[in-house]
Amino acid sequence: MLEIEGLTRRFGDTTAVDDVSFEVREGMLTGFVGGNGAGKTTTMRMVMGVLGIDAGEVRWAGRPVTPQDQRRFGYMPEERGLYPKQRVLDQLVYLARLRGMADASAREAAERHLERFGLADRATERLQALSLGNQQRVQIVAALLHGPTALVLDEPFSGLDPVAVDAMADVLREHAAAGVPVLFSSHQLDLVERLCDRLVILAAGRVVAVGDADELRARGPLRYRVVLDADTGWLRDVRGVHVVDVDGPTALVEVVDDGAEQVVLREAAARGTVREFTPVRPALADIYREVAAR
Ligand SMILES: Nc1ncnc2c1ncn2[C@@H]1O[C@H](COP(=O)(O)OP(=O)(O)OP(=O)(O)O)[C@@H](O)[C@H]1O
Repeated sequence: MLEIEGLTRRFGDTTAVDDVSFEVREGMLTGFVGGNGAGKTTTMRMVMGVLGIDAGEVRWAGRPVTPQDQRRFGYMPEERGLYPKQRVLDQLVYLARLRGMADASAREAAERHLERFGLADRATERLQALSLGNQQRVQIVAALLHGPTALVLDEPFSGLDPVAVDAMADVLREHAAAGVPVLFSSHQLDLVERLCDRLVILAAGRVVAVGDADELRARGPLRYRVVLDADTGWLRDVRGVHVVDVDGPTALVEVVDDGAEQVVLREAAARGTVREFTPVRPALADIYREVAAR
């Protein structure tokens, strides 16, 4: 398990990361979300040891992380950082060898991964000849080649087409299933919601929420969709609920006072047939907006 404990980093007067703590557990995909400048990249850089820490600690397998541990992690930095003029396969083999792989197994792993990401026929081209999306795929391969013990990926899905997004998602799931802790940042909340076992939401350098998608949704407002035979305008006069939307026989109400939904249901039944009365779970994007704005 990767443990981030009280990490803090300042740049001049700005505290970019402020006492951030969370865990990236084995077998789980942990999504790291937060608005621009929230501190995700700075946190990931500290986890990887490429940026100094002002306070706090990164722990791996129950003890302070070492550079040797970090060398075995798979990292996809925000700045990417492959060599534009070097040929794809040569570059991947070179990077894998830096991480301790023998030449033959590095080459075999690189070819296998390139095939997986649909790049087998581009292996001998220079990186700069590839589209940005394909360069991104190569970057992903570079992070995966050496059989990483943990994955720390900064926006791995950005710029990928839907086919590559699926390939990437499969690869992350496979690594998680094999027991590798996976942390990735993303602005694509729908994707995060679909993929992640756990989410860490950062705002202005601080962790504002941690949990699985259901736990986070449960923190959101409790809403009910009400569909009757007749107009639902009367709901505006029911105490303890806030009417979010009314459209003829259909309404969306938010429960403000505990148990007020029972009043709504009773009153609705007293007025005729209740066609629908269902709780509406907020989308992760709504929860995100709420916690990030606090
Ligand atoms: N090298 C640096 N020097 C000065 N300030 C920095 C540096 N790196 C980051 N910052 C500041 O730290 C804060 C957090 O930035 P960071 O890049 O970690 O956020 P982020 O969550 O990754 O944002 P984004 O989603 O836009 O990539 C920002 O205010 C940023 O301007």
